[in-house]
Amino acid sequence: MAIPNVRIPSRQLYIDGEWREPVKKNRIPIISPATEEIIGEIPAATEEDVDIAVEAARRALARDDWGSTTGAQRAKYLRAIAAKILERKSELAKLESLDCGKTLFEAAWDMDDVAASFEYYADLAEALDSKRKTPVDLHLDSFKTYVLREPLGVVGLITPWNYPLLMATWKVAPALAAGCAAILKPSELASITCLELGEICREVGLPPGALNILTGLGPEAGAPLVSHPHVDKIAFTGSGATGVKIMTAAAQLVKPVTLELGGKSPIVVFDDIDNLDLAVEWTLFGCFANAGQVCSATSRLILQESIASEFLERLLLWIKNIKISDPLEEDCKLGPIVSSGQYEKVLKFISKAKDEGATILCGGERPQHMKKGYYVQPTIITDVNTSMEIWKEEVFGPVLCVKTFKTEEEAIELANDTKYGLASAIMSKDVERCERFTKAFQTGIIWFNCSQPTFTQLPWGGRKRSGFGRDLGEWNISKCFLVLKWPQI
Ligand SMILES: NC(=O)C1=CN([C@@H]2O[C@H](COP(=O)(O)OP(=O)(O)OC[C@H]3O[C@@H](n4cnc5c(N)ncnc54)[C@H](O)[C@@H]3O)[C@@H](O)[C@H]2O)C=CC1
Ligand SMILES: NCCCC(=O)O
Ligand code: NA
Repeated sequence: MAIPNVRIPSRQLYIDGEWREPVKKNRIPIISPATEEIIGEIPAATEEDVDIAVEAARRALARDDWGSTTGAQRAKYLRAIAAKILERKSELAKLESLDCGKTLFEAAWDMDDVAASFEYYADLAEALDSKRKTPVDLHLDSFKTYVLREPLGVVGLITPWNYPLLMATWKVAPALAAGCAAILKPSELASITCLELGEICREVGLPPGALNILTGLGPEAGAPLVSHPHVDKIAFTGSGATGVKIMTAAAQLVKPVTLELGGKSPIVVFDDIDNLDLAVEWTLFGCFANAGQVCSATSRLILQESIASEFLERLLLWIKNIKISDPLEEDCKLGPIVSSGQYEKVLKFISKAKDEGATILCGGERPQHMKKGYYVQPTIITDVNTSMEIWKEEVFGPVLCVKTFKTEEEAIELANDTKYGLASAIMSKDVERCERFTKAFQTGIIWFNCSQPTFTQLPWGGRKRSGFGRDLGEWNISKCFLVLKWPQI
C-alpha cells in the first residue's frame, strides 16, 4: 500500500502569539522511528526562552482580552481550535504518525479525541460563568460572603510523546477553559503536532500569550519552567523518575503539581467469560495498542488457571494477525517504538526477563521483515514470578507478562502487587464479582470486560506511584486550574 506524503512544517517557538527563534538558536533533529532518518527539526528552548514565555503569559493575564474574558468567550476560542483540528485532521494524523510511530489509524482516532476534548472544555468554560461566584449563607446578619473561583494563573504543562497532541490537549484545553495562561512543553521526541497547535491558535486569534509552546529538552526547557517563580502550577504526564524531579523542584517554591506517571496495570481474566475470543482481543488491545506505549496499558495478564492454556493458544493465534509495518500504511496494526533509546530499553527488559528465568512465549525480537526502524515484535512472557523486573516495572513497549491464579483472593493479591495504581481491568460475566474488584483494585481507572476505552467526562489519573491529581472531567478544571477565594462583604 502507498505511504502518504506529508510535509513537515518548519517552526519556531510559539510565544506571545508569534513564532520566535530560540534565544540560543538551538534546534533538535526529528528522527523518524520508522526509517531512522532525520526528517526535520524542532526549536530547542532554554531558560532564556522560558523567561520570555512566562512574561508573555503574565501579560496575557493582565490584559482584558484574556484576563477579563468570560467562560463563554473562552469557549469560542476552544470551539474554533476544535474545528481547525478537524479541518486538518488527516494531515495532523500523518504528522503524528511520522513523528512518534503510531499507526495512522490510531493517530486519526487521537485527532478526533483532541477535537472532542476542546469541545468538552468549551462546554465547561461556559458552565463556569454561572459558578464563578457562589453565595454561601453564614446564617449571620453581621457577615456575608461568597466563594469566588478564579484562574490559578500561569501554568506549566509538561507532556510526553506517546499521545503527543492528545496529552497536550488534556492539559491545554482545561487550562484555557479556566482562564489560565499556559506554557506547554511537549516531549522532544514528538513535538510536531503540538507546534501545529500553535499555528491553529494563531489562526483562530487566541489572544497573544494565552498559550505559549516551548519545544526542547527536559532539563533545558522543562526544568526552568518548573522552578520559575512566576509559574503557579505544573501539570505533568511522563515517567516516575521525572515526576519525582518535578515534585522535588516544585516543592522548593511550594508550587502545586499534578502528576500522571504511568503504571503496570493488571488485566484479570476469569474462566466464566462468555466470549473467549473477545477477551483475547481486548487483552491484545490492552497491551499492544500504540505498541504498548500507553500509561494505562494492561501489561500484566492474570489468568485463571483452568483456562490458561486455551487462552494462551488463542492469544498466539490472534497475535499472528497483528500486521507490523510502516505506521503510515493504512492497515498497519503495530508500528515502531518512538526512539532508539526506548527501543533499546524495551529489548533490555525482554533480555533481563530471559536472564531471570522467564519464558518468551512469542516475539521478543525485531521482526525479520523490518530492516530499519525501531520495531519490536508483540511479545508474551510466561513463567514469570513476582520478584522479576518484568512483573514490576513499566516497559512501555509491546510486552505482555502472564501469571495464573486459582482463587479470587489470589487474583486480587496479584493485581495489587505493584507500586503503581493507574488502571486495571477484569474480564468476567459475574457482575457481583466485578463490583468486588472495583472495591479491591487499588487504581483510579477500572475497566469491566474491556481495556483502554477513555472518556473525556471521566477523571483520568492514578494512586500510589502512578501519581495524583486528575486529567479530564470537571474535577480537573476545578481542582487543577482554578483557585478559591472568599471576601467578607
Ligand atoms: N505516564 C506516561 O504516559 C508516560 C510514561 N513514560 C515512561 O517514561 C519512560 C521514559 O520516557 P521519557 O520520554 O524519558 O519520559 P520523561 O518523563 O523524561 O519525559 C516526559 C516529559 O518530561 C520532560 N522532562 C524530562 N526531564 C525533565 C525535567 N528534569 N524537568 C522537567 N521536565 C522534564 C520531557 O522533556 C518530556 O516533555 C518511558 O519508558 C515510560 O516508561 C513515558 C512517556 C509517557
Ligand atoms: N488512551 C489514552 C492514554 C493516555 C496515556 O497513555 O497517558
Ligand atoms: Na519523533
